[in-house]
Amino acid sequence: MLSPLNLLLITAILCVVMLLVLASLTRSGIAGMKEWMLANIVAFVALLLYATRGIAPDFLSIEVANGLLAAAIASIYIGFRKFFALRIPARLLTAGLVLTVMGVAFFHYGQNSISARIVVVSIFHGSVSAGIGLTIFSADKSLRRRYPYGFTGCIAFLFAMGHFVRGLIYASDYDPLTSSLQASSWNLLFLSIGTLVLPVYTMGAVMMVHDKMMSKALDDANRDFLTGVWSRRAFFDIAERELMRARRANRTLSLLVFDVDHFKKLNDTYGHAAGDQVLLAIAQHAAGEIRSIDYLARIGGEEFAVLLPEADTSAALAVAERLRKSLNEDIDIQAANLNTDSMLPVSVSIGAAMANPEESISELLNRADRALYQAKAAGRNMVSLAAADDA
Ligand SMILES: Nc1nc2c(ncn2[C@@H]2O[C@H](COP(=O)(O)OP(=O)(O)OP(=O)(O)O)[C@@H](O)[C@H]2O)c(=O)[nH]1
Repeated sequence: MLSPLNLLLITAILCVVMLLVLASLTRSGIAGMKEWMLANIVAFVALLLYATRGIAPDFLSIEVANGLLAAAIASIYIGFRKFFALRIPARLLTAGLVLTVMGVAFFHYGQNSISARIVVVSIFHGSVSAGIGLTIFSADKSLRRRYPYGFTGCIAFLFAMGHFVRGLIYASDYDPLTSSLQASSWNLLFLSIGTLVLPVYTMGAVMMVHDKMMSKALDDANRDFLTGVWSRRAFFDIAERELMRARRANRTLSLLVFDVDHFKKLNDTYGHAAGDQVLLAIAQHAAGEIRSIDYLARIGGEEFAVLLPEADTSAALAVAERLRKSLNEDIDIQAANLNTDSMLPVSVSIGAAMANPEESISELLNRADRALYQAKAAGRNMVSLAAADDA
């Protein structure tokens, strides 16, 4: 049967269920998990204390229960702040908590008023819910369109509104209560909605954690582990997509392939770790030389590719020459722990090719590769352009 007491017990059970769901994600190591788990534990205790109204001492079922439930929602909020690596307004939260408990105690021992206690508690819960909504929507603008973030942010604002409406109704004495567990329609309505608050926030948090883990897994699969640029696998997906787009829009697309000169010698002389540092530095240098619409990928051991949308042969040659020059300088490999100087001389050879109509990505790559080997054969540290009919 729907009664305030049953609703409190259902909420307490839901907290345990959500705690079990959160426990399955502890291995993710994502910030905020501890706070969300703590919130459900604290809320469980608070709800049981509420339910002891009339059995246990009033101090436990009123001041302690309200204080703990307010602490639980604060802990949910802290979890969201930590999730986004944002500062925690600890003083503001503590002041809010202390004032809430003091307000509840005042309207219990001073002027005994259930309505006033509800108003005090609603202000705190409503403000924290609004804070959760603001945290989610202002943390990263691109995220708000993603379902888990949009859902949780919107629900937080709805809960904030619900709390404020509840505060207004009891501030205006529209629904006078003689007991906080009284089965009035309004009380039942708010308690029913209240049943959802902690579980829905936890569900939103779980969805956000999943989204973060999925994004990271996708990123790991598409990024080269050493340099952080696109991986060979991702490069082919991107290149196929860009080739289609170029064809549809009747635009040019060019490709550069570059390879570090005498890299074997560098490895043999300075060691593999120094070689790795050089690859990393080259990727970083190259990334700084290209436009934001270009794609840099590591497609082999010491071979990189740069895909240049909307670039014809002369634009591609200009980028290639700029790249060659900028990479042909001593690269700082910060080799303090390696037995080398920290500056190593490096040069690259580059092959350039503009996509022909009807040509596949593999064919384009083969032409650019052949141009690269021409540059190597001609003495290295230079750019070579593939002939359009070099099929
Ligand atoms: N440090 C390091 N070395 C790598 C990696 N991948 C491939 N290599 C090395 O890169 C070297 C490539 O050598 P080669 O293909 O002979 O080419 P090269 O010595 O650069 O000579 P040219 O390309 O003809 O100028 C090999 O010694 C590989 O072991 C890597 O991830 N890290």
